[in-house]
Amino acid sequence: MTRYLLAGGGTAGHVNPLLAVADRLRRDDPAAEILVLGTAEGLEARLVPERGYELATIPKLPFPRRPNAAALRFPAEYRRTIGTVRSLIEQRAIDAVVGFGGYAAAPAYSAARKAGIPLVLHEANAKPGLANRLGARYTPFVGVAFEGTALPHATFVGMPLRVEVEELDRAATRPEAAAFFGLDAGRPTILVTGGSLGARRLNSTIADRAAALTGAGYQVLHIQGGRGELTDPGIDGYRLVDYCDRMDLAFAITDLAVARSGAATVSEFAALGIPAVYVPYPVGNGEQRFNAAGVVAAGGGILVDDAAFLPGWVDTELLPLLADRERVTRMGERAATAGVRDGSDRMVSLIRSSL
Ligand SMILES: CC(=O)N[C@H]1[C@@H](OP(=O)(O)OP(=O)(O)OC[C@H]2O[C@@H](n3ccc(=O)[nH]c3=O)[C@H](O)[C@@H]2O)O[C@H](CO)[C@@H](O)[C@@H]1O
Repeated sequence: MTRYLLAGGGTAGHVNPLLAVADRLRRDDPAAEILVLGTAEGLEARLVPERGYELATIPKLPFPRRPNAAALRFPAEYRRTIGTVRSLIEQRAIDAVVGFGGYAAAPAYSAARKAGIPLVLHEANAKPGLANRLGARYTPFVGVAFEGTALPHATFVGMPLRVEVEELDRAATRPEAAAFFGLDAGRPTILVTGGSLGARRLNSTIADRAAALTGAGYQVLHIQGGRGELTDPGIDGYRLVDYCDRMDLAFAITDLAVARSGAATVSEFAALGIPAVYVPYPVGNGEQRFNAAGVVAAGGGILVDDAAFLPGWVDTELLPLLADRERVTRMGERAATAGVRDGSDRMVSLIRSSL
């Protein structure tokens, strides 16, 4: 029996590939023991137990980026956290640590190294995060979701997709999806999603032009995300949802998406051949622009700056695109050429090769 510690979290973009790998490890070996390491603040605190896995938490310790009191406390707190994870590895007789980046991952990488057990990483973003840049120096087993991600020992595996996304037959599921969201299966549909936390810019611009979009013959499924800042205007063919737990069904009814280019979102759209207008999150380390670069170069999407994604852009660019149904269909076909559906299998193979 193999015992795994899967570390990572923060937003769903990190949690979902972790869950996809957990499910695949368990499906291939029902006796495998899986323990997830995260923080109490991240989305993992809800999503991991809901999926039937045990979650152990450690404190969220951001790397200090400026010299202040927290920066002075950091080294001792960080060492203590590594010690906590090391004890967990010993108590639970963990055989391998698999990390997905983020706050909970970095101390797990150091603990795995100290414990002398295999360490395997997955980097979701085209531009790697800090934890994985550190961790990749400790192990030759580094899976990446996008070709060309600059990390030592990078092996392209694609994004591990949850089984309900990986195996989705969009056309066959469309009627069920329409019923689930109260939409019409026969009408073309735009999905709006700002990732797991929502995106204020997408929300305000789409809310402003909702009537124009439905007036163009489309339905709009608008997932506004965590903040819940919008109230439903009650327009026919427009559905407002806060957080969506059935993205598989949302994807089944989507003809065109308007979205942030988080690593998981881009990978899911490409794998399923969903064309998209990508509006990268302009903050962070700029990784979202890189995430969308491949699928946009393949002709499967359009990139728009956050600052330019205004109601006027919808009128001058999006409405003409919506009117050209053939162009939308072609974009979807091209998106599929950049997609990978077997990321979970490939990542699990990499994990097995480390044991
Ligand atoms: C603001 C921020 O820091 N964003 C980062 C974060 O975004 P975030 O977590 O938003 O990004 P992703 O697009 O990667 O992932 C979102 C995931 O949540 C799912 N989903 C989304 C909405 C919803 O209502 N329900 C739902 O299940 C999507 O299907 C997808 O699997 O992590 C990503 C992956 O490391 C990074 O690329 C992003 O830059």
